[in-house]
Amino acid sequence: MNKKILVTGGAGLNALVIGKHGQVAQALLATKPEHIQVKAVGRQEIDIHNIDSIIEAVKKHSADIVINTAAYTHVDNAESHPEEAFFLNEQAAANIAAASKITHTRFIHLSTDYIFSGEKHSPYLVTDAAGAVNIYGKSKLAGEQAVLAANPDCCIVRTSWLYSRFGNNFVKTMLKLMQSRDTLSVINDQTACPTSAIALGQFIWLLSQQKKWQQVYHWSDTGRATWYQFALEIQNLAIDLGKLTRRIPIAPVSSEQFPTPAKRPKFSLLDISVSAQIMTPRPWQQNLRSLIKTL
Ligand SMILES: NC(=O)C1=CN([C@@H]2O[C@H](COP(=O)(O)OP(=O)(O)OC[C@H]3O[C@@H](n4cnc5c(N)ncnc54)[C@H](OP(=O)(O)O)[C@@H]3O)[C@@H](O)[C@H]2O)C=CC1
Ligand SMILES: Cc1cn([C@H]2C[C@H](O)[C@@H](COP(=O)(O)OP(=O)(O)O[C@H]3O[C@@H](C)C(=O)[C@@H](O)[C@H]3O)O2)c(=O)[nH]c1=O
Repeated sequence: MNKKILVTGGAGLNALVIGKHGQVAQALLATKPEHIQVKAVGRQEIDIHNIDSIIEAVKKHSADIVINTAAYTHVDNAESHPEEAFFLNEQAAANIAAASKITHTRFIHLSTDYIFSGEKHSPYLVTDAAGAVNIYGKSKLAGEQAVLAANPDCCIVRTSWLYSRFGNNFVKTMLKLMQSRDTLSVINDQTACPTSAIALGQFIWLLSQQKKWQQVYHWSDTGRATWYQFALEIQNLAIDLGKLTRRIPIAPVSSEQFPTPAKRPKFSLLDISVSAQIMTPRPWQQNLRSLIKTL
């Protein structure tokens, strides 16, 4: 039996995080427990299109666990750059899974609520059928399938609508627009749960110390929102916390009234009941307040 699969308690655990400069990688670095050693690598240090390069990095850092956060995440641009999206989200992910299998290293791969079609009206279970409606979602779904085929012992964590002080995200976009515009229109017919990347980071570290994994987990904050409701709360909290000096009108609009290159699922709330046994999730409004306080 592979002794690394028995790693528990985190003592002496070496983690290799791929995708160093991204939002989730930065959140993982910010939430790293003291007893876990982490090496984060980006394009300069690793070529994820080359299995040997990944194996070399795993060996160099004596990694017990690899966490892949590298991805093509620009949802609208993916529509016009499908090859790049699939190259990164499917092929590179499969390479990392294959390298983890060869080196007997545990592997956590990040995925998204956008693998779902959005036709359901209740939270998506990990066992629900997928059916992405845009190229990003299709490439991430292909990535999940390729990763599981290459290493069935790995673990996929799907999450949704991430926000944090790191990278680009909806909260940062809205705060900028709220400072520079006199009005905003925001889509009110797409629903999911905004999720703190910091809370996700904490969840992933706890998951990394679990003896046994399911193949797929869902993680988000608790509650639900449309992008419009999310934007309203961002503005309310930012005014309340002294980060914005004026309130601008925000109009709720339909997806048809705010056309984007990529179609997005109308409903992609994730059922997080299994993950909630590993870590207690918090309401998204609470986590959002904590973030906005620090900006
Ligand atoms: N952001 C969100 O709202 C959500 C994200 N997810 C998933 O979470 C994961 C992490 O997302 P997030 O951190 O937000 O994404 P980001 O776009 O912030 O980060 C992705 C990272 O991937 C890196 N990367 C791209 N190509 C390569 C490459 N060839 N080699 C090494 N690194 C590369 C990028 O590097 P560089 O900075 O150099 O371009 C970037 O740092 C992804 O799997 C995403 O699908 C899931 C749900 C929601
Ligand atoms: C800027 C803006 C956006 N929108 C809408 C467009 C879109 O439907 C929605 C969110 O737009 P964004 O481009 O910020 O977010 P988007 O790229 O769709 O976010 C997604 O990213 C990927 C990586 C994921 O995996 C998903 O979980 C999700 O977080 O808000 C408005 O309605 N008004 C606006 O002024």
